[in-house]
Amino acid sequence: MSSTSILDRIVATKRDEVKAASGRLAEYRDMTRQVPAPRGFAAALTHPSHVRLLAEVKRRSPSAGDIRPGADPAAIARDYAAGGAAALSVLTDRDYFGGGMDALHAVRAAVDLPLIRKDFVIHPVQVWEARAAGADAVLLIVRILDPSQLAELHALIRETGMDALVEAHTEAELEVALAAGATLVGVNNRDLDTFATDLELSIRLAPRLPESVTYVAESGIRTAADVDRLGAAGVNAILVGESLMRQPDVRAAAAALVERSRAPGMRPA
Ligand SMILES: O=C(O)c1ccccc1NCC(=O)[C@H](O)[C@H](O)COP(=O)(O)O
Repeated sequence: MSSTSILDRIVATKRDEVKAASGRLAEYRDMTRQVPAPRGFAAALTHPSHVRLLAEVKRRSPSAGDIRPGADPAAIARDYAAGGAAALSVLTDRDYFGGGMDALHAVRAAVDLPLIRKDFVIHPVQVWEARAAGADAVLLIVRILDPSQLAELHALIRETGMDALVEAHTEAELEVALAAGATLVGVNNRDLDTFATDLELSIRLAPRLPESVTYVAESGIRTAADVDRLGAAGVNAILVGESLMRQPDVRAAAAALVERSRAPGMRPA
């Protein structure tokens, strides 16, 4: 990783956030006792013959800049739910993605779908904070964690009853994710150094995934034809943010992807 990469800058910000929040770990852990048990996030993304839509609430990103500034996360979440999304991803990073924990709370209050806290998680306090806010899953990015951090955070997430979506961008990272015992794995088609997206990555890596693992293709997914290609490769779910958030009618755009993802023969038997 080059010393000036966006990921380096994001992780440096997370270290500062974690330093500021670490004193609240016990408080967040106590709060989780008042929160309903996690909904099955991975289960919601797993269907024998359909591809499931994991729809993302994201106002802006480092690669795209402003996507939908001022978007109301609860309203977007209701549109995604009405459009047939199986689960939602909520960016909780403020500085780079325009999200926040307030967005996660608002979405939790607005819809019953399983939710993932989408952030750059490097410390247990972020896991407890997610569960205390009603999250059902947490993202872990292989590239920003050493193996012992990955193992510790993965175990903690499972201990809380949530699911961990373990994200890889290379074949080597995918091997690390599987070696860590991940049963919900995402392959991010976006190169975080160049921001280029290439759906061929998640298609090429699909045969590496055991049948027992729920497989999510992430980033750069826009069209019904993309859903066809990924479904034929055997992915269980697609994570779609920017292309849905840019649509004037978010519900209709989500519904169009969902309709395609339920087409007969979408996933190989
Ligand atoms: O999207 C970015 O610019 C980005 C930059 C640095 C780290 C992560 C980044 N994206 C996170 C994601 O994984 C996407 O938000 C997610 O896969 C949805 O992708 P898309 O449908 O292309 O918005």
